[in-house]
Amino acid sequence: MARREESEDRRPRGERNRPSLKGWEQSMKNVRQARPNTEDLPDYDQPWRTRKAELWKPTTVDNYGMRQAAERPARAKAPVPSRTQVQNPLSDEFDLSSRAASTQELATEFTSPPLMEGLLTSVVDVLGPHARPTPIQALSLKHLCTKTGDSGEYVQCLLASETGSGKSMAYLLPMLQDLKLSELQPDAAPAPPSQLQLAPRALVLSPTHELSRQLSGFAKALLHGIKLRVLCASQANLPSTPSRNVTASKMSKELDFDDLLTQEGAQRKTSRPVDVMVGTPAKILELVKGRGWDREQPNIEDTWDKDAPKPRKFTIGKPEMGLDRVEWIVVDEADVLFDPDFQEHTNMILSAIAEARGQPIELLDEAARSKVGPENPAPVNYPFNLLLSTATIPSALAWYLDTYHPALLRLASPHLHHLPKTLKTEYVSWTSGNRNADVERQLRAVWHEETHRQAGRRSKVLIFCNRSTKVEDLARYLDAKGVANVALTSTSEARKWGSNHHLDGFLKVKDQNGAAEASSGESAAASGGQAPAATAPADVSKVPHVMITTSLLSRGLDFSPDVKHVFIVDEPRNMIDFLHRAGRSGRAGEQGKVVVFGKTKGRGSDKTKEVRKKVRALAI
Ligand SMILES: Nc1ncnc2c1ncn2[C@@H]1O[C@H](COP(=O)(O)OP(=O)(O)OP(=O)(O)O)[C@@H](O)[C@H]1O
Repeated sequence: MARREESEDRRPRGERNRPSLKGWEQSMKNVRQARPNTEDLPDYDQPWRTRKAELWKPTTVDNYGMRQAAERPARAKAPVPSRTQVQNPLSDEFDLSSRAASTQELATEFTSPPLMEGLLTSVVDVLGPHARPTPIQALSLKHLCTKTGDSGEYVQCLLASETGSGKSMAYLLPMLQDLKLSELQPDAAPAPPSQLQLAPRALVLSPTHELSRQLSGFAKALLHGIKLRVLCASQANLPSTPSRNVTASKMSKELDFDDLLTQEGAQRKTSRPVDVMVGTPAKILELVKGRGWDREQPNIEDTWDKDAPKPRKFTIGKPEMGLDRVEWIVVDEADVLFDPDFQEHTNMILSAIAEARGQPIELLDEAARSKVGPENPAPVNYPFNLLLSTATIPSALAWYLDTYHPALLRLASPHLHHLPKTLKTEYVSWTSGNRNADVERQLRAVWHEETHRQAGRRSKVLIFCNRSTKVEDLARYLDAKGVANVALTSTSEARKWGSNHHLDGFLKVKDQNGAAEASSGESAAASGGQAPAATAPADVSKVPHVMITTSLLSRGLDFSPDVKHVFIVDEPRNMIDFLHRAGRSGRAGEQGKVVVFGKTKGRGSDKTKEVRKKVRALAI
């Protein structure tokens, strides 16, 4: 056999030890034939696995190197660039195999149909008469809003697009429309009476209560025309002490308006139950399983000191929300809610709904779980509509979806995994002195420039640090220098109340010039209740123009159009984090700037250079 091979190799004897190029040539020919035209790329709404198989891999160095060698065998020793030289610096964090759905033949206006009249009116009220659908909204209108309410098939879909591109509306519109349509079906059977007072038909899960509040407010604004009801399951609507377990009644009092008098003085009795519940997975589980369900009871027998006071057992609250009527579930910030920290709670809710709807999901045991993967998927088919929304698809989420939801419809915008086009990046080098002073100098430079450009208006600045201690340190420094600010960490007192007043004070209050004014909440406190003169630019020593936080507020929150600048003071832990932090500005087509601080010279500057390289790749 060896002799036969030898005789077939017709190259000169000295060349025979080199690998034959025949194989390469043939494989490259195959690859070229297999490569589809870019116009022919399949729609993104096909199942991912099929799409992946159909797509030709992007030209990597390896492929390029092969072709060069194959075409010019005489230059076999020509240097082949190493993989690290041109490999996309983001490929180890993001799943870059995802491709945008075809944006051809997509709606360029919000119209009815596909939207129902009432919903269209609300969209115009919220966004203005000239608003056009963003690519992800146009995809959602095409693929999801055509569902008729009685089709009987469940939608399972991932909506992926860059930060500030309107994903909230992209998932809310099809969901709200379908809820209303199924209610309007003439032969729709009345929903079986639920045992519990709260029995929503849709759940929206989000990672923080700040985002839950903002989303429920946004959903409410869309519901005026179609009269559905939304409720936020945040701390502010729940009992604050274990002994005062009045969640459902308190909620109904506050939000069902049962006992409120109308302006005419007549008692208004609204029997409309809650249709959409928005909350964090932990809060939703608390409503479903009862307050304290996950707390471990103290083991009284284990107390070794017989005279010591016995630890008190606590009572687990009663379940207050039923899941049997849930038809839709939205997982916002899906990459967070399916990451190891949240995954258990998220999946617990999904399987609890399936069980409540009488179609329990078979859970895999440890051994079976270790065997599954994208090559050996274990599809989970939930008996409800499932929408996932995300601005980033990390490799871990891609693996999870390929394994458990291989047939998921995937809609992605062309600009996914990039910074918004309207967001500019600027780099600021630390001086060798106090870094807090560098930040203050940069803040004043921003406002100085705006004083000339914006006739006295000063925009708000959001500063991201990596640690809570750093947040507090910078806040103290800026306070001392006369820059009023709001510092927010996961343990901040302001968060415990479950409202969003700590954000409202920073963002929503404006003076007659349009500049922020302190008149309520934290702003008022910071200004000592004194409103600045209407014509003068808002005084940054009195009105907080700066919010300092960690990644806590980097997810999903919409600060537009108030926040024009984002400062990234500490090196981002990864590019996913960077994308979300930077994406709090430059939203919905507004101009914005992200200022990245770093060391540009000497020891430690390598890290900054690496960050720059990656940020450049994001900005393409
Ligand atoms: N079609 C549109 N035209 C103009 N503005 C829009 C449009 N759709 C949404 N917006 C506005 O864009 C802003 C950002 O929307 P949204 O918060 O839904 O973005 P997102 O994609 O969910 O961002 P993130 O990834 O950060 O969560 C909001 O203020 C919203 O009102």
